[in-house]
Amino acid sequence: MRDEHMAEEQKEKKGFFSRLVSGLSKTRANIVSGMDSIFNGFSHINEDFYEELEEVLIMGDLGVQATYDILDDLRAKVKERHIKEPADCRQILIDSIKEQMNVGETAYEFEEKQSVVMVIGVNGVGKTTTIGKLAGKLRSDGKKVILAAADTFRAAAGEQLKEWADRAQAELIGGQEGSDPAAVVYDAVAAAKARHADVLLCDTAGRLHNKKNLMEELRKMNRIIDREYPEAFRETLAVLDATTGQNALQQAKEFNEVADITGIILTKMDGTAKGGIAVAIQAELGIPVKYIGVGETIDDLQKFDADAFVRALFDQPKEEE
Ligand SMILES: Nc1nc2c(ncn2[C@@H]2O[C@H](COP(=O)(O)OP(=O)(O)OP(=O)(O)O)[C@@H](O)[C@H]2O)c(=O)[nH]1
Repeated sequence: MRDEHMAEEQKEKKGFFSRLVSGLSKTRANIVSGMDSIFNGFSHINEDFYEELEEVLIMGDLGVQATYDILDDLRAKVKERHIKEPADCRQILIDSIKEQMNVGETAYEFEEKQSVVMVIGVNGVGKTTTIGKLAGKLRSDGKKVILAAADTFRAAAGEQLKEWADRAQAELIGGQEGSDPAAVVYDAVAAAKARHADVLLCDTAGRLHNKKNLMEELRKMNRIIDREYPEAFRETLAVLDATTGQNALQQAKEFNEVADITGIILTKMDGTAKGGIAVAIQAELGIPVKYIGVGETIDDLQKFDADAFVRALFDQPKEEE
């Protein structure tokens, strides 16, 4: 049984990694082939070498901040280790990107605690799907999950969430279309406490064209949770669509102005050319990417694994993968 389970896990891992590799193929073509031609094209390390690297990293959607951090680190190590060969910089660069991406031990604390997770994101980024996937993942870890349909702006959002709740076998607390989202959160908190739920996942609207209202709405919901459920561990996750590249980064910045975001979920990482955006978001905002969406089914949400990400991006996949 254990062997079977391990074989299954192995298979899953393999599937995930090869999907990541193929998903990142365009990003890889962008960044890695450009990088490699610089390493091969320069006979020694000079200012032009650094400038060309800078251009490749920025064109690869890594963002200005991450690019500068990575190149500063490279310059320091080149000096420190007396490196002369451009090719010897490749591994330093890879390690530096990986370092930028590490989410740390405490990133998934909410999964193990009684918690309330606010999920924000604009229409169409995959927010509802992502909440469904996250509920499914927590349920399969044996957690009791309650979903709050606090995106009461559109009736369809609530219906879609209901389907996901059924699929994940999680209870859904909803409201009428147009009802007060804070009232839904109030009811959901009461239900979470009464049923001793582990995680309460709140689907909230994220209409960035009206920041003031959004901020007020989130504030109101947070006040209710603070007052009614002070013992709960809190998490606020912003869902962003990786295929939108720099727009996703811009959205993350704007969300960060209206809420204390504790993590990012990047959806649609399968098949995008803009995977470098994961590095940019982390570096520019200091907010970790905690999960990535790699498809449309309930199993297609993965914890972000910096090591796998960097390996999928820079290395040829190993034989067994
Ligand atoms: N390929 C792929 N598609 C995804 C992923 N996540 C979500 N989607 C798809 O993206 C589309 C939008 O997802 P929704 O969950 O409806 O998006 P939403 O942000 O809730 O948008 P509204 O419900 O319209 O507010 C759907 O067709 C999903 O199946 C992902 O990780 N990969």
